[in-house]
Amino acid sequence: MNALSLHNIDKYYENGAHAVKGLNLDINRGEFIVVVGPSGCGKSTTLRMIAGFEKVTNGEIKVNDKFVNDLEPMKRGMSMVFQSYALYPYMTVYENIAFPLKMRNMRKDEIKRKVEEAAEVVNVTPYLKRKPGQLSGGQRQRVALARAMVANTAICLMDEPLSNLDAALRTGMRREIKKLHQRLQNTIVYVTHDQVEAMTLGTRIVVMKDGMIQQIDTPQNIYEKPANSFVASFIGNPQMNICTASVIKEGKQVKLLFGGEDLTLPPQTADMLERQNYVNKDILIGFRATDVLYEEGFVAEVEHVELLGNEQHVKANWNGQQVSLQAPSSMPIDKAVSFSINLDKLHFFDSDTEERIC
Ligand SMILES: Nc1ncnc2c1ncn2[C@@H]1O[C@H](COP(=O)(O)OP(=O)(O)OP(=O)(O)O)[C@@H](O)[C@H]1O
Repeated sequence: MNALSLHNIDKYYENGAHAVKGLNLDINRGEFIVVVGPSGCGKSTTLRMIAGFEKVTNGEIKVNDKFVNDLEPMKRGMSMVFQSYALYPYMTVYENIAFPLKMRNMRKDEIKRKVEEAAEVVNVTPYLKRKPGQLSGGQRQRVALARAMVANTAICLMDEPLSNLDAALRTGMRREIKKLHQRLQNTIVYVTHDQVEAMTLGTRIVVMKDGMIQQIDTPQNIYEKPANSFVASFIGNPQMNICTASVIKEGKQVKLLFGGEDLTLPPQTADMLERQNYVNKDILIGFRATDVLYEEGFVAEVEHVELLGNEQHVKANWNGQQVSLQAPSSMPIDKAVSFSINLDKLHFFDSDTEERIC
């Protein structure tokens, strides 16, 4: 039985915007699902439909196999953390966190214990007597997290809950959310545009673009086997380099014509490309900035270097295509950089459909 399932979901807003298109997603109990994608791809709309704040135009939402499309938000047994906090302004921080427990008529001493414990985890203990208006954005966001935490619902929905925190706090809170999930084993659906959050938090990641799911998979598979060139370039920092190349055959050997050179491919890859009729065709190849070797090979003109402590990110122009390379900061980088690509780490995509070949 799925904790939550979405089948053939479509959402049209009144202005005609088709925000979510034919979305299918089955979530098991205890999963931490991160929905990630660029601005406007339909992440928040999806979450709001699950919560019941937004009506579904077509399709079915089920919780534990029960149809909930027509159930009001309060009756869906979910808690939600919004980017905009949604705290009650006239209540103190303590009362805000305690609210879901009060609604369940929990004993006062039990409420106190749970509120104090949650406040400690998210670091808002000194502010329990204040009103939300007397807190910074980051503090309010942490209160909202504490409230969702104590509610301890079977399903918790989070919409960019860390967006107002500074980098250090965000890392700390990420760790807390993960620990909390491991302890409570509840089902979380978490929306973000931040691929680092997606990679570090999700047991599975859902990548969306233009209202459609591009891939649902574990963080590792999304990174290592992106389903198409969009996922490949969206996940990972620096972005994966995507370039055009041609597949050719010389004698019995299938090769890649690329950057003015022909490269011999690993036998399995060569077989796969030939079997799928890519010989004499253009394809897209992808390689990560980390999958290059700095040795005699291609030569690219350096455009920009960003030093990040122990590594440096290099943007370079290579035959008119911009490529990102990552190198140890100890490596001297001047006007040009010579590199070769680790051919075992190449990704291949169809140049028309942009779908993964291998
Ligand atoms: N109330 C609304 N009325 C009309 N169109 C809307 C409404 N809310 C969102 N949209 C449109 O629906 C699409 C999806 O929006 P949504 O907020 O779900 O995206 P998102 O991925 O969450 O973006 P962001 O990361 O910027 O929050 C966008 O094109 C947006 O302009």
